[in-house]
Amino acid sequence: MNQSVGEKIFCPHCGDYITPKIERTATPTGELIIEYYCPRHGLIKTEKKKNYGGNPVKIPGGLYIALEGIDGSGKTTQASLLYEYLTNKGYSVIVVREPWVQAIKEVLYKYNLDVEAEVYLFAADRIILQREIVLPALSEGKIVISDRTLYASLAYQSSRGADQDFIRRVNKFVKPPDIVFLLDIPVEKAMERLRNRSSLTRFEDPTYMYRVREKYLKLAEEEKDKFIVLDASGTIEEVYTQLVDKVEEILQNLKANKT
Ligand SMILES: Nc1ncnc2c1ncn2[C@@H]1O[C@H](COP(=O)(O)OP(=O)(O)O)[C@@H](O)[C@H]1O
Ligand SMILES: Cc1cn([C@H]2C[C@H](O)[C@@H](COP(=O)(O)OP(=O)(O)O)O2)c(=O)[nH]c1=O
Repeated sequence: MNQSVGEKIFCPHCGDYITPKIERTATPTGELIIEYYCPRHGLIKTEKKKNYGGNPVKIPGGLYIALEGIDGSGKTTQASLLYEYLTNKGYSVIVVREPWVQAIKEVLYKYNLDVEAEVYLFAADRIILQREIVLPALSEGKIVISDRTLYASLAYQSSRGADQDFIRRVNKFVKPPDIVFLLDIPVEKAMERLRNRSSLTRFEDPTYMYRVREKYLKLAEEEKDKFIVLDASGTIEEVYTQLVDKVEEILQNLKANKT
């Protein structure tokens, strides 16, 4: 059985999200064995699910969770862990990552664009991603974990001088996430984590990152109902624990409001 478009998983060997080949085998005892294959590294994960045949837990209207923060704050790592956690709890989950469209990413990295042009390109990318993947998934009751959303434009492009109202206007047709986890971390610490990366994009400049972090914190202050600020400077496990506790709280509230 083929997985649906956009359902990526983290390959520890590639150090990135990949679209796996998935093989599902139902056993006579009612278990489902799911094997995930990386196109380059072969089998990377096996899952066993009990009571195969039960429906995945659906959330009416879905749940759109954003992970935001400066580069190196741990968004990709936590997105993958949260995906595992929620999938194991029986939810149907997808992980997406902005920017999404390869061709748009190439333009963004190749040219030193005016910040306004950047705003349009990130918004166009987002609209494509939402129409093709995010909105259908939400209407099917899935949880969408998004590694960056329009709040990245509000933090990054405004730090390069774009007007926040202009950014919001350009993103008028974009659905905002239901909840934003801001992985907050001092710039030096994030940069230290990124040192191992082979090349940094032009967006990953420390002076710029200071401003971006400040903008994120300001946005969190202005939109208190939407933002949850997590201390992302601890170990992967520590950040994960905070994140999962909050997500559980949100899921419990959703359940309570339904009944
Ligand atoms: N809490 C953490 N402590 C130490 N290293 C981390 C932590 N979270 C992530 N990393 C490492 O830091 C680097 C950047 O993490 P990543 O999840 O890619 O951040 P982002 O997606 O926000 O840029 C990766 O090499 C990752 O393994
Ligand atoms: C979504 C978005 C990202 N960005 C920036 C943040 C990141 O530095 C960069 C995306 O790069 P990143 O997420 O690190 O992708 P990759 O790992 O493929 O390099 O784009 C914006 O400036 N505005 C936006 O709206």
